[in-house]
Amino acid sequence: MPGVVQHSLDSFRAELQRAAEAGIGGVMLFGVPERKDAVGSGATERDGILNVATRVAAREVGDALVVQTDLCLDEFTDHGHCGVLDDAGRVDNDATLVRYREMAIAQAEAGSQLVGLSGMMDGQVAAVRAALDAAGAHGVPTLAYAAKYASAFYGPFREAVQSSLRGDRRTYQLDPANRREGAREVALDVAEGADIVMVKPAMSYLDVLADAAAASPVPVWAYQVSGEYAMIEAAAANGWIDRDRAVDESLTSIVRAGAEVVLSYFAIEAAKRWERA
Ligand SMILES: NCc1[nH]cc(CCC(=O)O)c1CC(=O)O
Repeated sequence: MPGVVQHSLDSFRAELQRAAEAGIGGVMLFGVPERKDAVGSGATERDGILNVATRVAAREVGDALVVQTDLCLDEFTDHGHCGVLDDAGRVDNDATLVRYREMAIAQAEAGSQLVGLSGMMDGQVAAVRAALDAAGAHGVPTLAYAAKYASAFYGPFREAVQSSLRGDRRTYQLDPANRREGAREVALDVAEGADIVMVKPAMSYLDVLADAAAASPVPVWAYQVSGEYAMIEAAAANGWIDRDRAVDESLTSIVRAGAEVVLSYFAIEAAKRWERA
């Protein structure tokens, strides 16, 4: 897909500079490890690629950008699930929380300034908060992917990170038909101590986003995901849509619905265009 690549550490450094120059708020880092295993060892190893890249980003642009890390096992597990599995092959929620605690500490040590809890395990916010505090990382806030739906719009992301997933994530991500569950998950994550809550995807969930914005005592962010990016890019590549206007309108709609911050693959170009305007 145009504009989507896996970075080496060198091209990553250049991209960080572009992001800092564009004046966006921050970057969210994901890792694509060389080796995967059942427990996602690469996520917690000091020399695992995500932790190495986090150290690079914190050192080089940590003052200009908020360096954020995706805290989830799916890129690192050979089965592709966001957690570890039990003997029956089901995601084991509580065993996964142990791994998330270890991952949070590894990411904080590497210099992450905000951990993005995207795994949708029950109790993940409280578990990670306790682990960070016990490790002395009181200043690292949690971004809770509170209302994360089991969406078809993650397809291009899974391709980009070479996901090993077979099956789906419907036992831990939310049912797209269920609006109230989004609001319930936001309230639960706030009660567990989330510093920010996320709604994901964005454009097909603007009602959920508006609900969260109306009720949440903490900031509400939204994630315009890979499939949302892909739809606009594909239509534009075919000459079927005015690309720049569509990008701006999509971001405007997400802000209008109540997002204080938008994670978007269009961030750098939108920041540049809006600065010129
Ligand atoms: N850790 C899971 C994760 N992290 C980012 C995305 C998708 C983001 C996107 O589509 O842009 C996903 C979703 C998933 O595979 O369930």
